[in-house]
Amino acid sequence: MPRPTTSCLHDPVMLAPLKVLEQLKARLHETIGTLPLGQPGGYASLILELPHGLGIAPDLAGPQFHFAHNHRGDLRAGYGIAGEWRARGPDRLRILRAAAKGVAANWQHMDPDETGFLGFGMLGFAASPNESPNAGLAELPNAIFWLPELALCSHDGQAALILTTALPMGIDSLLTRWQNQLDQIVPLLDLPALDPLTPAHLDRGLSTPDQEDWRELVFAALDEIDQERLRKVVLCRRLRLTGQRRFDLTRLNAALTYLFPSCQVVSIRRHRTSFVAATPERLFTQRRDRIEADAIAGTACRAEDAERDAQITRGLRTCEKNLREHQVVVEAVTEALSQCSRSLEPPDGPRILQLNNVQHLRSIVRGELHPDVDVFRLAELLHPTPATNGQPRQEARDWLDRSEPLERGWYTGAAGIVEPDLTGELWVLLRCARISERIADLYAGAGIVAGSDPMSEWEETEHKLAAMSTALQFA
Ligand SMILES: C=C(O[C@@H]1C=C(C(=O)O)C=C[C@H]1O)C(=O)O
Repeated sequence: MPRPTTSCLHDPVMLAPLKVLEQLKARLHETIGTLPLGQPGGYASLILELPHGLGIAPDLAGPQFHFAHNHRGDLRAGYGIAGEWRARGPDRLRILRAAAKGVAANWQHMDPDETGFLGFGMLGFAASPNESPNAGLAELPNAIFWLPELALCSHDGQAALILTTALPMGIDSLLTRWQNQLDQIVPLLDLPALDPLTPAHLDRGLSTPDQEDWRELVFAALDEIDQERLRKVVLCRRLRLTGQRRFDLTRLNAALTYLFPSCQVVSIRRHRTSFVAATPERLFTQRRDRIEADAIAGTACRAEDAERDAQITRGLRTCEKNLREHQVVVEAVTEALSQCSRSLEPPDGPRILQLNNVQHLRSIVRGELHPDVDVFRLAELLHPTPATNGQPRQEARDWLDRSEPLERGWYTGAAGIVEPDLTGELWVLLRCARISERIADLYAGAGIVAGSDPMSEWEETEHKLAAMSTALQFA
C-alpha cells in the first residue's frame, strides 16, 4: 500500500487524514471482492493497514469498546456489532464458548496488506452470574461475547483497521456501509490529543454502605473468619459522584491512560451507559499454550515524600496480614491453573506494584496449558479469584450475596480480547465507574482477613476510589 505523505508545499498538514481516507477507501474498493461474501454462513474480516500506530481510539456514536495499555503500546477498539451473544446464569461462560467456537470455525480473514493482524472479539461479564440486571445494567448484559463490525488494533507502532461482516452479504450494500464507517472514523484518527480541561468540582454523593454500615459489615465478615467459615472475603462499596458537565469518554480515557500508564484502561459503552476502568490486574494472558495470571492482594497507600513512600513499601512487604491475604490468592490461582496446565512455574513474587494512588503485592503465576484450553475455560476456572471475592470461593460468594448491600454489576467482573483461535487476555474490572451523562458510580473494595481493621479497610477503598475520581475531574 503506498504510504501517504504527511505534508508537502501545496498540501497543508491538515489534509493528511483526508488522503489516508481516500487511500483506505480505494483499498477497500480493490479488495472487498476477495471476501467470500456469497458464503451461506459465518463471518469474514478485511484487514487494512493504517499508516502509523494509534495512542487512543476515537469516540464514535453507538456501541463501542476500548482497551488501551500505555506502557505496552497496545490498543484494541471495537465499534458496532457484527455479531453478539449474551448469557446469564451458572453456564454463562459455557454458552458463550459454544457461540465463539461456532464463530471461530467459520471466520475468514483477508489481509491484503499483510499486516499480520486478525479480527478479534470482546468477552465481558459481571461479577456474579446470577445478578438480575436492573434498568441500567440491562444495557450491559450479565455476560457478552461481541464481535465488532469495525475494529482498530495497534501494537508497537503498527496499526490496522478491521472490517467484519456476517455472511452472506451483498457486496454493494456492504461497500456503501463500510465506506460510511471509514468516513466517520478515519478523520478522527489523526486528531491531536485533547487539551486538558480545568479540573471540575465533583459533588460527592452517598456511599453504599456508609461508614457505619461498613464497620458492621467488616465485623460480620471477621466473625465468619473467626468461626472458620471463611478465610478471606472482599467487601466493596459504591460512591456516587456528580459532575458539573457531561463526562466525556475520550477525555476520561486520555486522563486514565496518562495517570495510570501501567494499567489497562477499559471502556465499554452500550446506549447511554459506559463502564470505564483503569485496572492493574489481569485475570490472565493466554498466548498459544502459555498462561500468565496475576495474583494481586495486599495494598498500601503512596506518600509524596520519597522516604515515607519507601517506608510504606517496606511495611507492605513485611506486613504479616498483607502477606497472608496475598498468599490466599496465590494458592487459589495456582490451584485453578493446575486443573488445566501441563506444568506450572513457582509463583514469581510477591513483588511491589506501584501505581499513582496505591501500591500492591503482586505475584505472577506462569505455566503451559493442556491443549484445547481457551479463554472461556480459563475464565471459568479462575474467576472470581479471592482477590475480589474470597476463600473458599463458593462460601464467600454465598455470604456476599446475602450480606453485601449493593449489586456489583460489572465491578470485579472481567473483560478483554478473544482472538480467533479463542486464546486471549482478560482483565479484572477494578478502579472503575459506571457512567451515565453527569453521574458516575464508582466502586472499590478491600480484602478482609483475620486481623483486618474496619477503618483501615475503609481508608484503602478511599485510596482506590481516588484513581477514578481524579481522572473524572478532567473529563
Ligand atoms: C477489590 C479491589 O482490589 C483488589 C483487592 C486488593 C486488596 O485487598 O489488597 C488489591 C487488589 C485487588 O485485587 C478494588 O480495587 O476494588
